[in-house]
Amino acid sequence: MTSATVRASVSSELTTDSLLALSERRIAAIHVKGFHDRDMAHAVAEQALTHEALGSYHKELASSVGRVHMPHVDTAHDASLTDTYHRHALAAIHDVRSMFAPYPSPVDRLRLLLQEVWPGGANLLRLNGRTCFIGALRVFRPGVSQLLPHNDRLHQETDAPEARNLTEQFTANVYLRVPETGGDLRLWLREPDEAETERILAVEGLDPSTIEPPALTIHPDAGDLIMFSSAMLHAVAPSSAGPRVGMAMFIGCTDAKAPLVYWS
Ligand SMILES: O=C(O)CCC(=O)C(=O)O
Ligand SMILES: [Fe+2]
Repeated sequence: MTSATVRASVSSELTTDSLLALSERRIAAIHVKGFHDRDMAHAVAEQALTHEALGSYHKELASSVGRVHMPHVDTAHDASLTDTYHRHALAAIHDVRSMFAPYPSPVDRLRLLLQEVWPGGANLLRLNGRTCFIGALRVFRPGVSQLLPHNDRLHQETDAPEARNLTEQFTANVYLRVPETGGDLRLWLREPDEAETERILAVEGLDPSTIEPPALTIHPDAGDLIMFSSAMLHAVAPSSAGPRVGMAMFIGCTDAKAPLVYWS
């Protein structure tokens, strides 16, 4: 698909129609304002900032960003890290859920919604039959963190058979805390070319001066949900105005009749 086929239009609701439109790249994003209660979001963001499982992304240019519990991207084709990821998956899911107790976390609610509205339903991803983690909290520190233009594709992270047939991958972020200025989400509405893909795989980001300006820029508010194709280039701008905390999951798609799969 080329950028010319993806319109910069955004749906404000998560429905069967908007999800199908996103999967066919007829729209650029789904942006649901106020998906989660802001006060609760703020309180959980505070917990994330000092959480004992807060570490950094492993790849060079993403390492400015913190995350609570290990996401799949950090297994890096390493057997021992992959084993650690799967062994801790369930305890990590339960730990993040407990941060929102007695209410469901936004990722738990999103899991149910996807199961209800996607024609083929939706399930937690297993890789080589082993349970994946879901519900990573991402911490962007003021003046330090940003994500350069990159994309995210599961088949580049694993040889597991369950990852082989995914035709599209979305990312869904629920923002828990967002600075007044900065921290914008930038979308290019195109996939990287081969040379860009190689660079992204090596260091997890492109020099923004080597590509065109983004097709769409969104400043999320705390409580918002935004979903878009993670196969296409996207970035997060830096901010000096305060921490930016989001809860993130990926969603893999084959066709409308097959269940979606989700993980972090
Ligand atoms: O935090 C965001 O707005 C998006 C981060 C990102 O790169 C992703 O969700 O894949
Ligand atoms: Fe990403």
